[in-house]
Amino acid sequence: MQFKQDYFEQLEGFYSQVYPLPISNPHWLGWSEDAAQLIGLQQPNDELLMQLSANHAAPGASYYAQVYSGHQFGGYTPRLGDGRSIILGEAIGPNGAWDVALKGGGPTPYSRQGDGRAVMRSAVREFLVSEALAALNVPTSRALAVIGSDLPVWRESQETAAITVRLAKSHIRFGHFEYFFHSEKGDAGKLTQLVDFTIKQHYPHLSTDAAGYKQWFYEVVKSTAIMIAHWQSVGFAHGVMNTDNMSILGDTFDFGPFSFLDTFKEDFICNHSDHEGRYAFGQQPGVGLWNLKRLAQVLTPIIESDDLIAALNTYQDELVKQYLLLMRAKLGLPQLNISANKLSEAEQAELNKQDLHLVGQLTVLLESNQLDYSNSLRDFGQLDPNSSHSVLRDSMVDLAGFDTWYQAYQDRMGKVDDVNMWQGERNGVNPKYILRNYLAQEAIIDIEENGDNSKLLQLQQVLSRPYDEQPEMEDLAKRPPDWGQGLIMSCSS
Ligand SMILES: Nc1ncnc2c1ncn2[C@@H]1O[C@H](COP(=O)(O)OP(=O)(O)OP(=O)(O)O)[C@@H](O)[C@H]1O
Ligand SMILES: [Mg+2]
Repeated sequence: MQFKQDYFEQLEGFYSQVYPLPISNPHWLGWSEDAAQLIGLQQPNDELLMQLSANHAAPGASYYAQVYSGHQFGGYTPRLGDGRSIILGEAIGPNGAWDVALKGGGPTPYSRQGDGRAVMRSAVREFLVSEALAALNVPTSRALAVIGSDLPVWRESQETAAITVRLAKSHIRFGHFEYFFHSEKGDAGKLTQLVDFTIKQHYPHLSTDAAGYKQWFYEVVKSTAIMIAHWQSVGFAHGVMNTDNMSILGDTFDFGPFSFLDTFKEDFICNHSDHEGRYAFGQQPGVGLWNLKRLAQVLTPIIESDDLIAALNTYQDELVKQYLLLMRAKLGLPQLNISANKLSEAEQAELNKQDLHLVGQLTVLLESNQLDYSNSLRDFGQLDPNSSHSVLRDSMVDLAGFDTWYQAYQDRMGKVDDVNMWQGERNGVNPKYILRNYLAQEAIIDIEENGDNSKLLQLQQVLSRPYDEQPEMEDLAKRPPDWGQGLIMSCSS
């Protein structure tokens, strides 16, 4: 790994330098070749294992933990910071640099009561889902590797520690800006320094002046909206959308009790401790905006309130636009191509409304018929939209409801010329394989009980090609068995 140290060198006072503590008997549990390529690595090797398990120093690394705060479940915590994630620096890759962090690398000045560690089950889940989301084209932080150990850690019972090696284009969160707004008591110097750094590193097309700041916030709103549209389209519930878990770049970040939907349920709550359903699946778009508002509030020293509000007002349209783009592709509905169709703005708005309704009615049907979200969408790859008989109908209980929906769908579709091609396109956007909680759980149990990571490796392989038919892996595309239905993960990690 070849590092540069921009954050470390340019943002003194925005972190604490801290060395990770080794984990004993380190071993690779998982390694992502795709992620490795991002930073110019190929195969894992023993020396790298020693470095990433903190047993050897990594040449060129400057180990540090960043300081930030954040709104957690609606309440403001004035100081959080990396309590268990230690950053080595920005590793230079063929297409840009990626922060390399050891999540679970040991205590830091921000650990509060925590031990600075991550348990194997949570490290494995983060590893698997980072790479699975990337394969689904969802903007996300990545995971280079997950490293197991025999270091005991205590949660509800004794478990073993592991480290996820996280790659992120940036670790800057909404919470960073909140921290430097509140802690500096009206002095905008550090806040401005952080915004300038963010813009220079990640928005090089923007200037670091009033016009640039304003444009930057529009882009933050947009990338957040796009990220959440992706979540809704693939049925991903994040579970802990606190502002300290919102990346400033709109990448999915911090994987705890997350879950993909099995059976579609708008109100699905994946987080054990989220008693009120604040972060329920269907709440995510609204929470994204709420979080952006917290960010806007602390940017008032450098961006006019009217501009911040105007940018926030674009959020819903951006989200709907992206969601419709993704869902039209999934259902095979024609995209609106303004120049080709010569649609007026009013006609476009009307079509958007109708299509959103069509998608909404489908999810209502999936929910009332208790159908699996991903598998139902995958069925579109076998649908002949020209035929009055639909394969989707076979799994419905409410046939009348479905027939009404299908009629509206066919009316909107018109005639499809090349059904084979149309079906192929559907299979290219509706995954056959997703990281279902029960699958991750089976892989974890095999490691826990037998020290065997082969299920993890198999799952990782399958999920790296989520749209491909992989006939020998058919079982991994099935709905969960009874024990794995609606599995809710413990919050301890
Ligand atoms: N075991 C732990 N030891 C020390 N600090 C912890 C531990 N677990 C969580 N924290 C800290 O508590 C806060 C909230 O935790 P949260 O679960 O959102 O983040 P995380 O999963 O630890 O890390 P990240 O957000 O970097 O992915 C963060 O400041 C985090 O560093
Ligand atoms: Mg976090």
